[in-house]
Amino acid sequence: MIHIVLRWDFHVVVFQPQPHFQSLFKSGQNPSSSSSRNDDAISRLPALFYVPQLSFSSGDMLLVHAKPTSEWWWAELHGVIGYVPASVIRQEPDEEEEPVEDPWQDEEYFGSYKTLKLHLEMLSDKSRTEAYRHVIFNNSAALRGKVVMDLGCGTGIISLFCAQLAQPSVVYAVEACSMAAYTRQLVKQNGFEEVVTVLQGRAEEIQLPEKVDVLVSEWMGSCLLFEFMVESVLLARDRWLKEGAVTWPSSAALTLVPCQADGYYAEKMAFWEHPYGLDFTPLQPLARQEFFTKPRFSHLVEPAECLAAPCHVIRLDMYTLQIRDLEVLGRFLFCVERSGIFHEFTAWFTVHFNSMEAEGSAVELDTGPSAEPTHWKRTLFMLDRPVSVCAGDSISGTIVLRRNPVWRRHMNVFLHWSINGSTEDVGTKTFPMWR
Ligand SMILES: NC(=[NH2+])NCCC[C@H]1O[C@@H](n2cnc3c(N)ncnc32)[C@H](O)[C@@H]1O
Repeated sequence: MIHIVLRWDFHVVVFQPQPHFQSLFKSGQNPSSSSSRNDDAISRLPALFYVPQLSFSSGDMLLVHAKPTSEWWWAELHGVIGYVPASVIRQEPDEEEEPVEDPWQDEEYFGSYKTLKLHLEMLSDKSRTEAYRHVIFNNSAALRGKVVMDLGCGTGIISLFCAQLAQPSVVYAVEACSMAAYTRQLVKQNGFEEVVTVLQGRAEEIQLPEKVDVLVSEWMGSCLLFEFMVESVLLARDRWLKEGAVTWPSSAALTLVPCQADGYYAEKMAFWEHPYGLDFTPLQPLARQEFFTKPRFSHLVEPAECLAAPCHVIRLDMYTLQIRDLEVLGRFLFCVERSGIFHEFTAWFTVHFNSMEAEGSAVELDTGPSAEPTHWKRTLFMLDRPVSVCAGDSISGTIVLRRNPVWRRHMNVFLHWSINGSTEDVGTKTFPMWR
């Protein structure tokens, strides 16, 4: 959609990702631009992790990508993307208006959950599902009489656990897609209509009759953040969670480890060296591009393939995490414990569920190689060229998960590493997930 900027000249000075969002709005020519209006508008600005410097003048043409709130729209001017106050722009009638694709791709995203395929995969994942049942069971006494919200309930398994194992006063099972109609049937089929209320709609938009004591959700995507369903959880937390209430998971950590991946490397790269006694190595650059550019989600690294002790590179506290923090930076320093070939980095996540009782025990869901495999498996980031490393070498560097500024469920993973701190033996690679 094309819009013309009217009235005010806005010069939005925005800092790089900061612990809190700062902006300076210079009042424009319009005398009515009162600072209190600006402050009020700022206070309702969607929590941002990064808003590029964006200045525009009356008459500019903005391309609006999305309208996340009535006051702030996500727009583009001369290739720079950022939030603009909706109050200063006007839609220009445009006969050949192109429908702008929804950056959340909600239709495709929620459409994928309308069928049973993904729900069967998730329910068949015993580690995942038993972990949530364990949490509800461990806290059954504390849940008595409580108000629970199950965000993205899917088939309602977590809500049904709450009704089956505890006595909450009510569970609001929120599900955006049409699966909600079947979830209502499952609640009735299992005799929990008095406790579980299924609400169909996006968590960002539904209205609950009351605030909640517990916000529970299974929001984790590949490499922890992919799909960015976590943003919905943060918005619901800020809107519906009572003071001092509980969010499950309570915290999350992304773990990384350098690994050897002989099998995968042989299958995708070494294969071209002499298939049937012929030299196909000219195809190796194509193979690198085709097989090693994007992360591999379905990887099951074995502990014996880890070249060093895994380390948590990113930690998220679900009580304090802000949407603007979802561009996450992690550093790592690995000490190589066994000589071998450094083919790739493997990533996985762990989430923790704190107990509602002071002395209660926490529950952990670990998707790493030392735990039972889960449907998330692990994420493999293949180097373009393997590196021989020896015990005692160091592999240091950074990982940045940068959210795609346009396709909001996607991100890029930047990895930069150096062997023994050298400035020559370094590597850097960006992995799109997925756009
Ligand atoms: N762990 C994940 N990666 N996905 C598992 C949960 C996905 C379920 O949550 C639903 N869902 C996702 N986001 C939302 C939302 N904002 N509001 C309501 N339901 C949602 C979605 O339709 C699906 O049924």
